Amino acid sequence: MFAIRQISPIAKRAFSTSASSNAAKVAVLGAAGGIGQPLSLLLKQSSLISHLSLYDIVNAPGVAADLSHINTDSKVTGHVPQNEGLKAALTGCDIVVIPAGVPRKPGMTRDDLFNTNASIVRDLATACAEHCPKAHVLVIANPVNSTVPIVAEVFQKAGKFDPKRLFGVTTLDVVRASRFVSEVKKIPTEEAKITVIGGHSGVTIVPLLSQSGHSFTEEEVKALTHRIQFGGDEVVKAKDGAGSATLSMAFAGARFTNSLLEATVAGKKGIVEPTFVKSDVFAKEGVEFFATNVELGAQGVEKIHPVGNVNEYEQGLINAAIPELKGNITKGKAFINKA
Ligand SMILES: NC(=O)C1=CN([C@@H]2O[C@H](COP(=O)(O)OP(=O)(O)OC[C@H]3O[C@@H](n4cnc5c(N)ncnc54)[C@H](O)[C@@H]3O)[C@@H](O)[C@H]2O)C=CC1
Ligand SMILES: O=C([O-])CC(=O)C(=O)O
Repeated sequence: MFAIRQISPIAKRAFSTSASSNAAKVAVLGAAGGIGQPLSLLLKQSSLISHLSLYDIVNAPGVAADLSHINTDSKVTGHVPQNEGLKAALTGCDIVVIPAGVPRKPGMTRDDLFNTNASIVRDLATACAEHCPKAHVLVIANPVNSTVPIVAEVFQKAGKFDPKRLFGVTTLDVVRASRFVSEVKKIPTEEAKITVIGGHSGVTIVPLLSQSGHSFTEEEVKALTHRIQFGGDEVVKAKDGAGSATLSMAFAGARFTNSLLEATVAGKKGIVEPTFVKSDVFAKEGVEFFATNVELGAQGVEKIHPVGNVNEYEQGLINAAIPELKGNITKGKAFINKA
């Protein structure tokens, strides 16, 4: 299992062209869901994964059987709770991705999902701490601003917490930001690289358009900022009760997982992704977790980038995000620490 190797991952895991014993075991928890299925499909294409382990409370064996016919070299297994399925899914895992949990319906905030998803994430994190304590844990389930602190507390209580290995997946915010800016500026998405910091809900999502290298009118800044902050609501509304973003989220989740695989398995340097991690960036303001660009390395978080220069408007957005983020984080921690 590469996660506990002391030797250089570059030497041991030089780029593989097909899945080999050097590659990683990756689990998707909630694999039969709206995100889980397309995410698993995208991950089946990775040569850096040797074993794709799919877990859900229902239907995971069917999804696994289906994906297992695709002629890439990773093994796919499907697990349900019966017969210690979660233990089997997690044992030996290097990366665990968690999209398990209920999605929003129109009129709900992400925080409205807390009552259902907090206990789902707590129980899955408890199993991770027991069966794969060294795995990198990637949290997609909402509300991310609270579910990430929940996972941290569970690992902390088990004496297994390594802040380099816990990630809230905020990639969809930069994926959206890139696309929305490319549409407004009529440029290729490749040229629309937008930093987004903060958390993953409404005003806690803070796009830093001033750092993009493009110029915007005041109206464009306001409209783009609002669209990036509330992009999730756009999809929830359009799906009209049938859930929230699944396909774009699967794309974003696969992008983040692949970046982490490139850093941890292939030993690539200089890979930077935005992600919600334990961070000192706003520690003075009492914010324990925060998303900024993060360089990924062999052990996970290699270097947390600072926020950089922001203008007055963006400083205002940060000021608005901080109290809400603090509340979300406190709520997650309190859920685990309640008597
Ligand atoms: N981080 C982000 O940017 C985004 C996060 N999300 C969040 O991802 C979560 C999943 O969304 P969808 O896939 O659309 O929902 P979904 O309802 O389609 O799928 C969720 C899956 O989780 C499974 N599940 C429920 N409890 C479980 C448990 N204890 N163990 C294992 N699996 C369990 C369900 O059986 C279902 O298959 C939601 O909380 C949603 O808000 C959605 C989009 C973006
Ligand atoms: O909006 C939601 O509930 C799902 C989500 O997190 C997103 O699409 O960004």
